[in-house]
Amino acid sequence: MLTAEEVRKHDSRRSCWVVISGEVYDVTEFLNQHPGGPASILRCAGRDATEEYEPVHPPGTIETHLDKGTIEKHLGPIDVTTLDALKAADVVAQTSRDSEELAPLPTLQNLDDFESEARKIVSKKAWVYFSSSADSTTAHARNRLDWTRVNFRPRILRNVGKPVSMRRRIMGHDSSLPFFIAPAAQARLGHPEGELCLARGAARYNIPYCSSTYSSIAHKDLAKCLAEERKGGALLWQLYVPIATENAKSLIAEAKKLGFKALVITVDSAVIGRREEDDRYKAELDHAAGIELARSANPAGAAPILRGAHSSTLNWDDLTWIRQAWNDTGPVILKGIQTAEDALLAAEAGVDGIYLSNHGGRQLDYAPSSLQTLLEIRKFYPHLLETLEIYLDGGVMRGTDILKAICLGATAVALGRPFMYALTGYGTAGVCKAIEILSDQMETSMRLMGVTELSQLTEFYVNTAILEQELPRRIDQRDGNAGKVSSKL
Ligand code: HEM
Ligand SMILES: Cc1cc2nc3c(=O)[nH]c(=O)nc-3n(C[C@H](O)[C@H](O)[C@H](O)COP(=O)(O)O)c2cc1C
Repeated sequence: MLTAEEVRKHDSRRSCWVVISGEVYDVTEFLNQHPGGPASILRCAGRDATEEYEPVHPPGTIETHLDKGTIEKHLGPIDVTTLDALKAADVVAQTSRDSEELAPLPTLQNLDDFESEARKIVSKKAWVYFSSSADSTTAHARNRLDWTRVNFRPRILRNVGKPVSMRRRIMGHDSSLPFFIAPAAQARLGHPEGELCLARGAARYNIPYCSSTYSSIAHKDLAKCLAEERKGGALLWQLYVPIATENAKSLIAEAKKLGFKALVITVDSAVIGRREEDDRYKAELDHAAGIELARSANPAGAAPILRGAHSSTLNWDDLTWIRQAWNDTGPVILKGIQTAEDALLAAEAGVDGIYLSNHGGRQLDYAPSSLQTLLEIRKFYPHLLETLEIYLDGGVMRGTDILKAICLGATAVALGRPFMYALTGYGTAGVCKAIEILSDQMETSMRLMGVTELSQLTEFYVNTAILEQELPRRIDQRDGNAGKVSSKL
C-alpha cells in the first residue's frame, strides 16, 4: 500500500502521480493527452485530486481509459489514514457550502434571485466557470439586453378565464412547457448531485433536459434517474464531436442505447472561446503551483495550437456519417446556428431542427443574439419557419422572454446558467422552483396579452422595430436558394 509521503514525491511533469478515490495513478504519459489540458492535472500533481476530479468527470472515466490503455499505470490503493496530508487547502475551503447564508427558497421571485443566492456559497472555480463569457463579454451582455428591446402588443377584452395551455412538442417529446434545460457541463461544481437535479426537475415538470457531453453525472445514471422518477420529461443528447471519429461514434451509440430522444450537435465550438475570467483564474492557480505552459508560441509551418478537445475539422460533410451512426433514432438538431445562411444550409442538409445560440456568449464575442438570428431568418428565409423546428437560447431570464420567442416563430427556448445557479443554491428543489417561476410568469403574461394557448401567439403580439433596425441589409445568398425569399418582416 502506498503512502502520502511516497505520492508527494511525484509532483511534476517528469513524474506525475495523482490520487483519485483512494487509488493512485501514474499519469505522466497521459498529461499531454488529457482532454482538459495538462495544467489541470499538473495542479493536482503529487496530491489527492478527488475533489477537483469528481465534479468534472462522470464516474468510470478513469476506468474506461485504463481499459483503453490511455492511462496505463494504476499503482494501487493509498493508505487512507495518510490522505488528509495530500488535500490542497484551497480545495477544502472551496467545497465548504454554508447554506445558512441562503435566502429561504419560497422567498425567491425570479431567476436573477437564484444567481445572487448561488454567488453567496459557490466556489470561485465554479463561479468563474458558470458565469464567464468570451473576451469583452459583449455577446453575453447583448443576449440579455436584446430581450428587453422587444415589446408586447397585448390584446384586451378577450375571455382569458379558462385554463392556460403551454404544451409544446420539443424534439419529439410532448412537453408541458415550451422550454427545456440547455446543456451545461460540470454541474457537480455547483452541487454534489449535479445533473441529477436537472434530470429530476425535467421529469417532475415534464420538460426535456439536454445533457452535456461533459455531464459530470454518467449519462446512464441520468437515464436511470428519469426512469425512476416515472413522471415525464425526456433526455436529449448534446454532442461535442470529438477529434477521433470512433469516439464520436461510441458517444452516439451510447445515446441510442440509453434511449436519448434527440441528437443535438453543437456546431459553434470548433475551438474553445477565450473566457478571460476562467482563463485568468486557471493562470493564477498555475502560477501559484509554478506551472508554466507556453501556449501561443507556434513556429511557422507547425500545426496550429487549437483550444479544446473537439474536432476543429468538423464540416457539413461530416453530418452524413454522424446521421448514419444515429440512424434516425430521433430528431437531429444543430446547436449554435448564428446566421440565416447557415440556417438555410442546415435545412438543405436535412436536419430536423436548428438551435439558434451563441453558447451563452462563451464562444465568439460580438456574435449575434439568438433573437437577432431569428429575426434575420424571418427577413431572409422565412420559409424555414415552416419547415424546421427552431430552438434558441441565450440570456433568457423570464417567462416574457420565452413568449417573445414563441411569438416570433420559435418552437421552444432553452436556459443554461439560470438552472446551474438554481441547483447550486438549492439542488433539485431549486431547479423545480425555477421551472415553476418561469411557468407562472408565462401564465400571467399570456392572460395579460389576451391569449390562453401558445398557438394564438403570433408576430402581431410583439414590436421588434428596434431590433430590426440592426439587421444586416444583405446576406450572402450565393450558397442557398435565394428564390424562396419572401420576407416575414
Ligand atoms: C487521471 C486523472 C485526471 C485528473 C486528475 C483530471 C483532472 C481534471 C481537472 C482538474 C479538470 C478541470 C479543468 C479545469 O477546470 O481547468 C479536468 C477537465 C477535463 N478532463 Fe480530466 N482529469 C483526469 C483524467 C481525465 C480523463 C481520463 C479524461 C477522459 C475523457 C478527462 C477528460 C477531461 C475533460 C474533457 C475535461 C474538460 C471539461 C470541460 O472543459 O468542460 N480527464 N480534468
Ligand atoms: C457553465 C456552462 C457550461 C456549458 N456547457 C455546454 C456544453 O457542455 N455543451 C453545449 O453545447 N453548450 C454548453 N453551454 C452553453 C449552453 O448550452 C447554452 O447555450 C447557454 O448557456 C445559453 O445561455 P444562458 O446561459 O444565458 O441561458 C454551457 C453554458 C454554461 C453557462
